[in-house]
Amino acid sequence: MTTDFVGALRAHSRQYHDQHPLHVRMNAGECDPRQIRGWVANRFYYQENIPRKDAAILANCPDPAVRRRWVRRITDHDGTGPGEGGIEAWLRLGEAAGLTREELLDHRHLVPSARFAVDAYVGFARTRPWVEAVASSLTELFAPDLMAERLAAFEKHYTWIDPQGLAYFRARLEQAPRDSEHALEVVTTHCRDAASQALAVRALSFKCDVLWSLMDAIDRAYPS
Ligand SMILES: O=C(O)c1cc(C(=O)O)c2c(n1)C(=O)C(=O)c1cc(C(=O)O)[nH]c1-2
Repeated sequence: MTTDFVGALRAHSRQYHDQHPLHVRMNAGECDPRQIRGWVANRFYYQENIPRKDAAILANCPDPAVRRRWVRRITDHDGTGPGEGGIEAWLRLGEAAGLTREELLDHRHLVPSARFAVDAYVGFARTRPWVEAVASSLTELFAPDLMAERLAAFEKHYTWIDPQGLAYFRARLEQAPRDSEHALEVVTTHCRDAASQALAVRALSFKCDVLWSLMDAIDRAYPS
C-alpha cells in the first residue's frame, strides 16, 4: 500500500513545471534577457514566501521531532544573519542578471497572477492540515533534475549572467533531496489509510498547479 502511495506521489513528475513551455524554452537557451529577468523577478516572490509557508507548517505541527527538522528550511532561506541564506542568494542572482535589489524587493515587476499563485500556496499551508501541507512540498522530489538542467543551461546559453550568481541553484541541489526525503518520511508515516493518502496526493497535485500557474503568469507577462 505504501509502495502504491509513493508511486502515486512520484507519478506527479509528469505534472511538474519542468515541462512548462517557458522552462523548456529557458533550458534550450531561447529566452532573451528581458524574459530571464522577468522570471527572476517574479520567482523572487515565491522565494520570499517559502519561509512563511514553512512557518505556517511549523505553527500547525504538534510533533517536536518533525518541527526540529522542518525549522532548518527557514534558516536555509533566511540565513542566520544578514547577507546569508537562499533569499539573499536569489537577490544576488537578480544582480548577476542585471536587476537591482530594490526592484526585486519592491515587487514592481510582480504580475497579479504570479502573486495569486504564490499566495495560494501560503494559504494552503495556513489552512489545511499540516500533513497535507507537508505533502504539497513534495514537488521538491522532482526539483534537483530541473536545477541541474537549469545550471547547465545558464552556464552555456546565458553567459551574460555572472556564474557566481547561480550559487542559489547549486545549494538547492543538496538541500532539495534532504528536504524531500524528510517530507516523504512524514507523509508515509502519517498517511496510513486510503483517505489520508488520497488527500496527500491531491495536495501534491494542487502544488503542481501552483508552480504551473506561476510559470503561465510569467510566460504571459514576457511574450516572445
Ligand atoms: O526552481 C524550481 O524549479 C524550484 C521548484 C521548487 C518546487 O518544486 O517546489 C522549489 C524551489 N525551486 C526552491 O528553490 C525552493 O526553495 C523550494 C521550496 C519548496 C517547497 O515547496 O517547500 N519548493 C521549492
